[in-house]
Amino acid sequence: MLILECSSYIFYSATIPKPQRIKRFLAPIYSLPFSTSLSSPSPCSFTTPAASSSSPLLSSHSHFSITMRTSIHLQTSPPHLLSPPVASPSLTQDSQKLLCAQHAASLVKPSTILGLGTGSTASLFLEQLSDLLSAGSLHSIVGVPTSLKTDALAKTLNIPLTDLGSHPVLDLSVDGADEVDQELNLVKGRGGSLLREKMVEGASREFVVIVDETKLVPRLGTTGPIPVEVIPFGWDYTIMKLKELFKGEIGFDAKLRTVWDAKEGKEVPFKTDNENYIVNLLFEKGISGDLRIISDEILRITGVIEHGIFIGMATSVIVAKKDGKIEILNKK
Ligand SMILES: O=C[C@H](O)[C@H](O)[C@H](O)COP(=O)(O)O
Repeated sequence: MLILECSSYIFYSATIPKPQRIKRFLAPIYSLPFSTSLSSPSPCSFTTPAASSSSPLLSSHSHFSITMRTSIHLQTSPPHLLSPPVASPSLTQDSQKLLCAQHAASLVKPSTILGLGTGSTASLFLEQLSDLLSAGSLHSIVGVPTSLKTDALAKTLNIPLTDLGSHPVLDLSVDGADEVDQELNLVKGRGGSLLREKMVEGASREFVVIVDETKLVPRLGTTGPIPVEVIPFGWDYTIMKLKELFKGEIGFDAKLRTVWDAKEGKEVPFKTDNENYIVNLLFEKGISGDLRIISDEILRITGVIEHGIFIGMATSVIVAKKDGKIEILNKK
């Protein structure tokens, strides 16, 4: 039997991970053509058909099983190794998201009042949390969802929920972000959930952001729009006011976010959970100037409800890197 030491970050989770999740995480790293009936409880095992195996790690009749939290046991017959383990994995973006989500879940203590973020990374965090709860490694937590989607997902995953009115001070919030700058300011809301996120995360003593390394930027607004939630009434007037505010900013534009409505056969305004619209602020080279001043100026426009710049709110950012390492950035 060969024991392939895996860095412990792969299985931070205090539980034995669910087969589907192991498969999703490992496949991109080792190119394993997992074929399987993946219904097994722990210990779970996967077999790869010898002929179709493209992994340098596996020989004929290779049998791959996961029996522990922090190590992978690779059993071969005959017991020898064909080639050394892959030295530095190049993780896909999805695997990086899972990695930081696992790390964040490992930080949650029993009896935490927890803000539950929205988006693909936050959803992975919720899954991890649910695993810990169902394994009994974590208990007595209660979550405040930051969107209708997260509310629905948390219910599916049996995560107990509460609301801001009942818990106006939260211990911790965990959420993804679209961009993170060097001061840990964020852009959020490209998925449309910025208002509830800002309320819940602003009410948290600690706000931990989980991102893959593509989210780190030198300046906010460089990889995409900065969303602004506006009331539908007079939305085109509000856009005019936003354009006035950024007049002279080279390459600036402000556009209503729309989605395709198959029923209507046309683009219609995207609606937030609060039945509002989103205006995307587009900057050619990112937003420049004092973010606090800019934030106040945007919020002073009457039709604006909130924007997706989160200034000084994150207490730490967990960054998952392509090479499988985790970096923690703390607020100064
Ligand atoms: O509206 C969406 C939220 O602000 C998300 O947290 C953000 O868009 C990051 O999402 P993801 O983890 O899917 O990149």
